[in-house]
Amino acid sequence: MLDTLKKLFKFVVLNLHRPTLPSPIPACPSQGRRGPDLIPAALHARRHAGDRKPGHRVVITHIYTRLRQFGDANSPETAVFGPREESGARGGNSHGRVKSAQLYRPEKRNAMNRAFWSEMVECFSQIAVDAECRVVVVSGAGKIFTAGIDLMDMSSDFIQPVGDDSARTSWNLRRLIAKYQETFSVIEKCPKPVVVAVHGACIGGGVDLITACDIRLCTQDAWFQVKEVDIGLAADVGTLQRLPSVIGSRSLVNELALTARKMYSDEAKTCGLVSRVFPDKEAMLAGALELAGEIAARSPVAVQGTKINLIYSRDHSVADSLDYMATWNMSMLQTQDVLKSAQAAIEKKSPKEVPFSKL
Ligand SMILES: CCC/C=C/C=C/C(=O)SCCNC(=O)CCNC(=O)[C@H](O)C(C)(C)COP(=O)(O)OP(=O)(O)OC[C@H]1O[C@@H](n2cnc3c(N)ncnc32)[C@H](O)[C@@H]1OP(=O)(O)O
Repeated sequence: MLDTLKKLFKFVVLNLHRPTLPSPIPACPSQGRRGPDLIPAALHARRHAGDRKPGHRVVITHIYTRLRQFGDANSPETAVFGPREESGARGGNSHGRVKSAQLYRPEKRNAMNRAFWSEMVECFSQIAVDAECRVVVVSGAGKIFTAGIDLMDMSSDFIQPVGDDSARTSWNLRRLIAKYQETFSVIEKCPKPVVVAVHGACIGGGVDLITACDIRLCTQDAWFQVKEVDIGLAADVGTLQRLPSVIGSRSLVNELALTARKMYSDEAKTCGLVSRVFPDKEAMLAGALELAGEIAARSPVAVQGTKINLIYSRDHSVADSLDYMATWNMSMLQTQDVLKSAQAAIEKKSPKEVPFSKL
């Protein structure tokens, strides 16, 4: 099947909207200009490679990816993997504190189609302002976590970008890439910690997604692949920007991103991409929910302030980060949560017994 997919992708690359393209191959707009190339010559050449070949039409099918929020009472998974059971068991009053989002397009290996790229933004924008929610668990339905970008649904956007001239085409393409970057940046911008649980394959866009999450878990059978070079792209929606600080070794990041080799769970654990490896998906989801429950039981002022300051310090100097922290806590230290937590500690109570207000 993969062969068919590759053939189809090549077919799209070579033939999409072919009749509208001028022939012979037009000059690459980036050639002979100063400054960074918005359209690299190689991409331009590939885009026009089929200009002189016989024409074909490709129908790109639109198939839905669904992000399922498990808080939905109609979700069949709620009973086994929902926030009510999990948080109720641990937090007493913690209904709705742990929200779960699932990439739900199992028959297509959770390939990220158009619907996915916007639903992620909607989903995390809602979660960000949901005062009940304190932690999010992201997982994938079916055989694997995700096969990455939907090669059939998405390729036309990038292979045949629109615009009246090269400046406008580049402008549109830049805006499009920035939009797709936001799909994963929303995870990082969401103040609630996000735990991601990976089973089976995590390919291409999947690595972009998980590097924007706060805690990564996987199953023994999981593997990770920065696949973009294999489809002719420099990964552009987060992996190259976030993976170096996740793993630490730039040499390893370079190796993975330049060769697209698979990294299996044992190496993912050793290099720090994931913090825990579980024997199977069931154990991993139970572990993810337990971890989420631990986080959800603590002061949301403390937890969300911790996430925001950790991300800030990743991107700034120690001096700047300390300054930011001082400004942050000059208001946040005034929370009633400090007093409540300190009192619980003196009374040798668990934070889980403390009723913190919503945030
Ligand atoms: C938009 C901003 C920029 C983002 C860039 C992101 C880039 C990337 O993500 S690069 C990575 C692209 N992905 C791939 O190259 C993976 C391709 N798929 C596979 O290698 C295999 O499908 C996989 C190993 C994931 C699973 O193999 P398995 O044998 O379990 O399943 P299959 O029979 O191959 O597939 C089942 C059906 O799923 C469809 N499918 C799988 N992957 C994709 C995909 N990436 N895009 C679209 N559709 C996919 C596949 O066509 C099968 O459908 P059907 O034939 O209708 O049953």
